[in-house]
Amino acid sequence: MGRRAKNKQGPVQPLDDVSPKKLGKRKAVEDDASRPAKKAKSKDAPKKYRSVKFNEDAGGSSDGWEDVQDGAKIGDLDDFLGDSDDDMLGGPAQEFDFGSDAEEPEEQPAPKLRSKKSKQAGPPPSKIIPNLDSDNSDDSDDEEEERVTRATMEARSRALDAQAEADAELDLAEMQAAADASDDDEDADMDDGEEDANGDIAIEPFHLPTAAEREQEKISVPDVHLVQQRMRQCVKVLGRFKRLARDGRSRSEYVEQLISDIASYYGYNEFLAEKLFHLFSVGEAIEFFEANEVPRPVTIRTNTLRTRRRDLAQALINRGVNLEPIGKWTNVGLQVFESSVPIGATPEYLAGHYMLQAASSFLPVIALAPQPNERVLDMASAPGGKTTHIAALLQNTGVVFANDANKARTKSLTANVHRLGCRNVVVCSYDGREFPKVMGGFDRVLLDAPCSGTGVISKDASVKTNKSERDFTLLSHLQKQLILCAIDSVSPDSKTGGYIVYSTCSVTVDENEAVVDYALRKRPNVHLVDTGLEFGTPGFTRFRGKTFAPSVALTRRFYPHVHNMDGFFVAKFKVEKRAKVNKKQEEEDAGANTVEIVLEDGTVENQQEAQDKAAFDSDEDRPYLEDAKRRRMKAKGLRPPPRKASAVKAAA
Ligand SMILES: C[S@@+](CC[C@H](N)C(=O)[O-])C[C@H]1O[C@@H](n2cnc3c(N)ncnc32)[C@H](O)[C@@H]1O
Repeated sequence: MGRRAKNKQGPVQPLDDVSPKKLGKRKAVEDDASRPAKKAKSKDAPKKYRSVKFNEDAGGSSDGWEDVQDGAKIGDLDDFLGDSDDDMLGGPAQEFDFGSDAEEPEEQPAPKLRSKKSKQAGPPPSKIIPNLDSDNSDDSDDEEEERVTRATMEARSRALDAQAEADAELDLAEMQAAADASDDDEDADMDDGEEDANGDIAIEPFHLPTAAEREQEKISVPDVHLVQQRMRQCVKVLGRFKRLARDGRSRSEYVEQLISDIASYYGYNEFLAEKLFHLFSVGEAIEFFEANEVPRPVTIRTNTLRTRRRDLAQALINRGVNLEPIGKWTNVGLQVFESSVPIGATPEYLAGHYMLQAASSFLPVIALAPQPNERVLDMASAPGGKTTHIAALLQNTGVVFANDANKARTKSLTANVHRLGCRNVVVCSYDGREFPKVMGGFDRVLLDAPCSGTGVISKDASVKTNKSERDFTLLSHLQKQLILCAIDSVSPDSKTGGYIVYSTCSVTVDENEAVVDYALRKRPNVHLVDTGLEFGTPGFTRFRGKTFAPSVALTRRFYPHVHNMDGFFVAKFKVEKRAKVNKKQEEEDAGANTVEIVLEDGTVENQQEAQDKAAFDSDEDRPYLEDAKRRRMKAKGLRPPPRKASAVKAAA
């Protein structure tokens, strides 16, 4: 467990498109008084959270939502002024109205991120659930001021408490500031001990440990303050390397030291710390690791098969739950700030009026955009957060095949399907790689793939230490196999669909862009399309020496430190008709044993090539397929044959 592991909590952050006008002064007061979440960190700070029990039906990693901050909001439905229909949902417009159009929501406030530098191209990402320092309060609104009630006073007092707490905790924010400053001015003429442009005292003389010193440190009790200070210094040096680097040490030596310190400070194994570190610029990496120490907001999804969001909100408010609609991008989500009742055991919960679900879990279903009467496959569906969302968007028409290889997990899936009143769901339990042999011809397929969970570390800290290089290799192979099967299960003849959505709650490139790129290479009849999601940063098209198809930029990444959601990845593919044999070409090539295939987009490929592409990488994948077969046999009580040499090699 790292030094930071006990420092889990930060202030719950409200939703960014709920403007002060929409919330009334209550909201404005809070925004005014609150501080950036990033500063609200200290190892010694007291927790200000209330334990809330809930059922395990959140998507992906389902635990970790136990703590709900004592927020500052006293919910009242009248505070929900205005609401937007969500076109992206692609389903029926919900009968839902939180108020008049008179008060148009203000422009979404710009996110206040300390580090804007990202390795990815494109416009800076917007924080969907912003920090409390979002400057959307309207202090000059005297009329509103007069409407301060007892409730708002309470809210103000709590917000001030939160601020005091935040003020006392500066911690690694300094480090981020250092990185930001360096981003702004890499070549600033600044020597050690001098003041920089911000008036901050620059780095003190800093000695990077030698290899021998590092070895010595490894066997002695770690000095947390030393590690923290050295991280700060390394960040600073890496920001102004030419100026500040010492003793002829290389940049990679500083990076190596920083990663090693990040690993020990936050409690990661060095392999994972390095893997995650390289996804970001230095400053942003620190933000990411910090965000993983803070729980994400508690959110619920209204089950529109049973109720309307407005009615659900009112019912929960009556029970003492403080909540607000999530941003404009969803018309079914509610963010829970505080609850005096266990949010996973209210009568409304038991009656299936809502699902406890991370906001990020809404995204793949929004991208999938199922249409009424369609036939949909949810290939890895337990415990059913996304299945039940799909069923609701289908308005209980059509059919959803909810599959999960893990039979035990289908119990909770079935329970959720019943609780939420989904009458169009068939639960089944196959290895996803057996599709489409089991059944095919779907209008849409969701593959919410099994993954490493590096996007949900704030919920499951065990990921920090229990993932090895081999895990990522195996997962990436499984994901590649599953995605091809998902693609092959979709009917290119679908009148209304023909789409696959691939998602993971992981941020690693191996599990995301690399899988998508593999699918594009193996299945020339699919192409990536826009996810339809309004936010998220584009997927990598190049990463550490690997190059992916340019269209991979259409995929979307979501980060805890940027969007205040679990780390997540979403890609959407369109499947075209696979091939028509070009008869003319066939005749011309007669005897040459080559048949060319014309794809719908007009490109031509050799049939043998197409078949090769359609198969798994035989050499690469065979050992894993054999391994899976052995496991299946063992599970059935059969004795598998001895391993082949290739499988032994791969296992090694
Ligand atoms: C990320 S979870 C799915 C979460 C689910 N979509 C939801 O929203 O509630 C991944 C699931 O994949 C299942 N799984 C793992 N390997 C599989 C395979 N080969 N075929 C099908 N499902 C698999 C796991 O049992 C797990 O339930």
